Amino acid sequence: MEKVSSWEQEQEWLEQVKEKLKSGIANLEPEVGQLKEQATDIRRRFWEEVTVNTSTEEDFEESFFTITQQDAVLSERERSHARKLRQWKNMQRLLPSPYFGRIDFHEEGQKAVEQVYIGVSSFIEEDGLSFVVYDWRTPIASLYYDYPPGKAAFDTPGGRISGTMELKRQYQIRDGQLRHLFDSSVTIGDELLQQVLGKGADSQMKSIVATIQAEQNAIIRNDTSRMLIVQGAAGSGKTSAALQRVAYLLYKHRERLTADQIVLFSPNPMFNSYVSTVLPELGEENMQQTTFQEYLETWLGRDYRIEDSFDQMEYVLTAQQEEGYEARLKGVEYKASEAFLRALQGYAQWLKLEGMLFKDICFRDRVLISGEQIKSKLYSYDLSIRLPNRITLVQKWLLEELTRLQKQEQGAAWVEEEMNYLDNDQYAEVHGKLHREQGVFDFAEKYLRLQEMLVHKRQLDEGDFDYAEREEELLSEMIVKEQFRPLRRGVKKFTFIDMNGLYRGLFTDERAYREMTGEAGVPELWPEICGQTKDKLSGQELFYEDATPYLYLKELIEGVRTNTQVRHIFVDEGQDYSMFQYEFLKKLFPRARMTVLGDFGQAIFTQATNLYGSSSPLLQLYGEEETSQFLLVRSYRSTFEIVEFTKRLLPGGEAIVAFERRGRKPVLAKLGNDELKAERILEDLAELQAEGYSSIAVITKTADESREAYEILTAGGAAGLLHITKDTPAFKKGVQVIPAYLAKGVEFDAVLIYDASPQTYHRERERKLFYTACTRAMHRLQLYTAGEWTPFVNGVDGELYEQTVATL
Ligand SMILES: Nc1ncnc2c1ncn2[C@@H]1O[C@H](COP(=O)(O)OP(=O)(O)OP(=O)(O)O)[C@@H](O)[C@H]1O
Repeated sequence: MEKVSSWEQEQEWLEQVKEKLKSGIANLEPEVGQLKEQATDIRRRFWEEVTVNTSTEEDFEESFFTITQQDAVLSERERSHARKLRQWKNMQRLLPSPYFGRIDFHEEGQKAVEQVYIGVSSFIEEDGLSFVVYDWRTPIASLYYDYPPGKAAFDTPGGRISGTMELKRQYQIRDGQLRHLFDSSVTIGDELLQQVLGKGADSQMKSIVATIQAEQNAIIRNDTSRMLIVQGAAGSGKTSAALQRVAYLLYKHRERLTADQIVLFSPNPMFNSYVSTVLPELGEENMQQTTFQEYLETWLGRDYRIEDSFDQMEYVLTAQQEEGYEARLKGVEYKASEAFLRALQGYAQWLKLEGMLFKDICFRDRVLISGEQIKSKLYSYDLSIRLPNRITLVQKWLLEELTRLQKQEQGAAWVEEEMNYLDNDQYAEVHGKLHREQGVFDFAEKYLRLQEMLVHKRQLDEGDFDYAEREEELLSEMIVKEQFRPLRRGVKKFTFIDMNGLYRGLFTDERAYREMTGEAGVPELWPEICGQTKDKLSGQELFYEDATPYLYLKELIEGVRTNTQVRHIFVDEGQDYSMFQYEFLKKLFPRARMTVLGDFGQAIFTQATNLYGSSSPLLQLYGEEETSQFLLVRSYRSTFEIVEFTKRLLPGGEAIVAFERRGRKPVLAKLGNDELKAERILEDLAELQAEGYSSIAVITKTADESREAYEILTAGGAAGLLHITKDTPAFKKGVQVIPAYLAKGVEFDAVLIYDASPQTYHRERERKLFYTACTRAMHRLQLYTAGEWTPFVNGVDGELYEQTVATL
């Protein structure tokens, strides 16, 4: 009886809140429109109304004062408009679903129990004092995420507030209608989470505000660490937590933090589009998103063709039979290691005293300034000055030298020669300049005279003499300047440093390497690693594993580029970054805090970094004192049955906890041959679609296998398959055929592992790739083979899956 009355009361309250929202919207509507008009109007009339009078000092002051005043009025209007518009938008967003939670909190020492309704943004009564709805990011709202009913406390800027939570309730309100209501006893009631997780996958990620779990809330609200590391099982909500954290930070620091001061590094461009709707859905602007590859391309892309991580991955997966394979792998590993990082730092120290390499600065096949001269200059400065600072001194000196040489060059024979080949436009340009310089000359007349003179139709008269000489001087200055311009530009960009030579200089014999870097040793197969690296460099190409160290060395020499605007960086799939890359990000964004989220269980790249635990090299980046580590072991994406299966694929996977959402066990289908396998996959695709699953992925190991699967399945009659490659810009709903490494970070209703045979997955380094592929499934997982099963599957208890065998 009580429950029903409470349902009715809730319905009534919802109606009241909606009414308040509607009237709030209606009240603001004219103002929002009007303010906008006013602001544009003032902007338009700004200069009309202000006359700048500079005749006397007082006039000038007066003008200045008026402008400042006008500007202040305008800024205030604009601020007010932005504030009101935001309020108006928030109310609009709340209207279809004003809140999702409620807690009744009895604060210690207070008489009344406060009813706190929580939604995606705050809504305050017209009196401006009482909250109808609290934003989920307010301090009091953290009670909802952190505690079951009973004793509870939350932190405010003024200190900790304790009390008793007497009720915790969740709502599902859609289109303004109350659909469900749950009273929960343990953290956030699993019922709502069950419902949310049971839904279909989308081509865009969803916000999780209504069901954030306590362990995720700790990550979202942590605001003390310089470095925050999250190791979380597949599907444990790392990416979700990261995005909610961005929204939280933007709210908490709204006075001084803007979305463009936050950068998210994502695994690939497709992922960017996948997560791009979460923040706007929460009423916040999107942070900046980029990939590390984009960064490398920006700085090295002009000089080198840089392999990307996906091509490197393809090589690792497919080139076992090629000569030099083992050496390349050893190289990849070594070049991502802390040892190599130290080696480069040691090398830079060595270069401080000797060994720098510079290129000759050449001009018209002549050496203007030789590399040796540059080198002597560098080492002529006080050796205790930092190398980048000395390089800057050299750069300054070179620019001066170029100015001197440029002057010298003006009298050279080639310049006169060039003058004959100038075209009319160039003459006009010089002439214009001369005209401006001399002011008094009539341009058209002088231009005519100059032309006549140069085609020798007209003898110089006395009056022409100075002018012609000056003209010639100017022309030759222009010609030389023009031709020197690339040299100056090059010097400004440090192209006089032989970076290619310096980097390849590392890849010599072991003795020299040890001497230059101070390292104790080299990795196995060093001579081969050296050969491969140098071959690539000769062709102006860089292996993916070389790109970051190369850039790192470049910065050790040239000095570091920094971005001091950015305050927070987020690295998703953080296990795939090398220590080099972390060092880099730290240097590049000296004023930023870092949040790294990843899963070592999905470390599919050879240069992976273990993020968690006392042995994590990441602890050193900002020091242990400034670092917090979090572990997420509960997996939310997949059904209980899928998690129980996939966690057995990983050593140490027992620690992963499945969320109690039930579904069908993974299905393992063993077919007699490839044709039968393809037929079976086609049948299953049709069946899954008929069951209502709209986002399905056929996951392969490599790009080649993807193409093959796509062709076979399309030839077999599957219509509208989407063939995903590393160049696909965005995810779409439908049936995708996709290599595992591109499916990272995203999820599908159903996953079909195209070939789970030992031919495809057997090496230990393929285990995590296989695990990553299987953990993309939310509701259904099906594996296929036309022969035996990969040893990874053989290790799983038969109870945990269904098996079908068809040999005919
Ligand atoms: N608290 C939550 N409430 C509702 N859904 C959640 C919650 N946490 C996670 N999820 C859902 O679980 C799925 C996996 O989340 P997410 O992609 O953030 O995990 P992840 O740890 O980044 O996964 P992976 O490392 O496997 O890519 C998503 O569908 C997400 O919406």
